[in-house]
Amino acid sequence: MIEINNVSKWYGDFRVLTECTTRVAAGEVVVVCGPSGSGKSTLIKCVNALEPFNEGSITVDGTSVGARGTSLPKLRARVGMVFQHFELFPHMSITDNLAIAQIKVLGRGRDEARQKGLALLDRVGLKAHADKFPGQLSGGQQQRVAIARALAMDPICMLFDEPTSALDPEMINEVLDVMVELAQEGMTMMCVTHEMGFARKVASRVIFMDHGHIVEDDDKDAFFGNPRSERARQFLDKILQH
Ligand SMILES: Nc1ncnc2c1ncn2[C@@H]1O[C@H](COP(=O)(O)OP(=O)(O)OP(=O)(O)O)[C@@H](O)[C@H]1O
Repeated sequence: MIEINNVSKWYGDFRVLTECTTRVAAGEVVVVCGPSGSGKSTLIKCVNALEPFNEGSITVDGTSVGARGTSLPKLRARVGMVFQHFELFPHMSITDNLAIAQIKVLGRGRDEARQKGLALLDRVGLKAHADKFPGQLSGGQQQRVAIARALAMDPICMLFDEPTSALDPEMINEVLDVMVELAQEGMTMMCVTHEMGFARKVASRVIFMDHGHIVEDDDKDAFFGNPRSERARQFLDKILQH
């Protein structure tokens, strides 16, 4: 489904990604972790062309990311993305936030987009908030709206970039619960997260990045049981202490 082959990227002289290669098969949930600055966000943003890369190739369901002729709005619609900061439009109601890309990118009618949005709001437990504005919702609720908004585009896979790291602790689980449900329903997911409980529960594999390299790409039981590299061991020790 997602194929990342030998991807390298520089910011000026700084090499942020070095020959990263991995695959995410349909239905797999891959958790990407690693120390701050190791290139996790950059890698995941390359997958839906939010960041360009200098070398290598990425394909999503056979469509080449970054190739001439690939329609970025269509690619991004098929690859749902959820960010740390929910990026909802503050001046639009929740319903309109859910409908706008469906109308503008997929060409759906207003009623169809609204119905789809309401069904997804119901799924994330927020139907009662449809007419509110983002500022009237808690961080956890806004993040669940952001997930519903991505799902409204009928994505073939979902990318998550630290979706819970800006949330107060009591709101983290409500977002993780929605992600666990998605994973259990068979959604293909690539998730940058430090939530190792989530990884243990639903990940097929864990990728550990360090200094722009994919240092480990392993079955989750192997990763948690016996990480190969010292850096991954140190990272896990540190993160599991919290
Ligand atoms: N636009 C940019 N210009 C220059 N350097 C950048 C830019 N964006 C990121 N970087 C650098 O690239 C490196 C990787 O950043 P990235 O955000 O991908 O790391 P990360 O592993 O996701 O970190 P974190 O866990 O802190 O979010 C960092 O050293 C960062 O400072």
